[in-house]
Amino acid sequence: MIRFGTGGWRDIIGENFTFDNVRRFSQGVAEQIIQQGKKGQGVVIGYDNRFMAEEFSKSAAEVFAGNNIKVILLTPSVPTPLVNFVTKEKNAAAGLTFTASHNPHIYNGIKYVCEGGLPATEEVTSNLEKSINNIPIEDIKKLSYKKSLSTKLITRRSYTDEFINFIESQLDMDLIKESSIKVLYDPMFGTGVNALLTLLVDTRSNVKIIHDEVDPLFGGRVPAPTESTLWRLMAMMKEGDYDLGIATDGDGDRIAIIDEEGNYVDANEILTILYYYFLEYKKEKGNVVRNISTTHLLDEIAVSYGHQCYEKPVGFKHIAEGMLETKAILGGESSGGITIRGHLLEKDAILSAGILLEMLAHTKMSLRTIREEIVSKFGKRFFKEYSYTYEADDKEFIESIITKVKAEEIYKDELLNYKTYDGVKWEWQDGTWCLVRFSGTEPLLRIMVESPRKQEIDSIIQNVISIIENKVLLNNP
Ligand SMILES: O=P(O)(O)OC[C@H]1O[C@H](O)[C@H](O)[C@@H](O)[C@@H]1O
Repeated sequence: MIRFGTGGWRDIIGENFTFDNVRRFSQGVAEQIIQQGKKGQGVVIGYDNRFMAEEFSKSAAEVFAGNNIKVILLTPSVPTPLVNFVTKEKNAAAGLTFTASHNPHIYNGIKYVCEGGLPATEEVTSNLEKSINNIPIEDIKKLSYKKSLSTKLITRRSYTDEFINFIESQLDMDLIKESSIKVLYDPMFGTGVNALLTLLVDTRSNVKIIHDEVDPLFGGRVPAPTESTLWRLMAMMKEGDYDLGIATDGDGDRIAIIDEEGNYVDANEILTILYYYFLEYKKEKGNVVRNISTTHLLDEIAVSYGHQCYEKPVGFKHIAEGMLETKAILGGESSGGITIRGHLLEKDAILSAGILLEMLAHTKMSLRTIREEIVSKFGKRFFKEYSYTYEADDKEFIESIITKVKAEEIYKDELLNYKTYDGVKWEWQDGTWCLVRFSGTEPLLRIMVESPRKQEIDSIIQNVISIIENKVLLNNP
């Protein structure tokens, strides 16, 4: 079975992520495009540095060609936002990126975007799921890669230049160039590298880069830019003389940064820094959109400037929807996805890095000073995410327990809000909140806590784990 999760379809290579299923997926998309009368618009396909991603993307291209649908195959490997960009620019009917983003190396996947480079809604993906899973292998049409190239049904091109030009059109490039910012960049063996390096060179930044070779094992790490995976970048930032450390995830759509002293700055803080920069320094006006698992400090900043912060379920498609509805300046998620008004309605680490450079140039402040300025005005929030590994058989049972947990069993303060629209979220009077939800991309239960009281965070997480484990134990004597 092919199932769409929070960010497209992901599966273990050789188990469910197979050539047959990739072809079935492509045939399903091709049939939908034909039914919608959009055959003439063609499709865009890109791939990241994962094991066999290029081969899988070629097998998908053969299926579209077999259905007489033209394919732009982006080559070499590209970050996901570049696929969205070309899909929009070329008015293609759909865009497919072969990537499993931040998942471990044994996974591959397909991120799927619609016409206009827009994220697919749940209605679109559930219809696609139904048709894809009903396609018999013998109904799949394909034309060999060689023949498709010679008949120009498949064309290969890199659109990195056009993509970078688009990003640069949104930045004050002259200001950044004058500042000669010293950057240390870790693409985590992923595909952020070509695009971001081009931008960094264009901005005349002084760049040193690590982990830029192709390694489908991602150096033994998960290609997610977290505090535990970025230890080398942090150590080098501490030792060296750099202004900004940047890390992008496996497919270059999510970002984390390290300050000049080697401190990890997570996506929550990046979002607050950028929103503050837009409002306070660029004097822009506008709302902000975040997901249910992202810092509430954004709400406070929004209100203090007379704007609003909107909360959405996890998944960038919801952020995109929210940005359209509320005309927000900024949208993002604690997992590292960020976009701004006027850019693609998809997360983009390359653009996020560019805005951070512009901010350093514009404010002439160090990252640490900006962080301190925000803390002095709005106070500090501490955030922790714990990924709990559960036995697959216990999933349903755990789901039923979580909804029965009482707020006071986790944290003793007056409960303000209780939400169940994406996992279970408790929000207390003092600004502390806890969200427990199953990941839609990995077999993990995410326990996320934010609080102005750092010392409370571990005990809240521990309380949730103890409740789950005691009940699971009783259920499995
Ligand atoms: O918590 P999860 O369901 O695993 O989702 C974590 C992240 O996964 C993908 O990268 C999605 O594109 C993001 O929108 C989401 O925030």
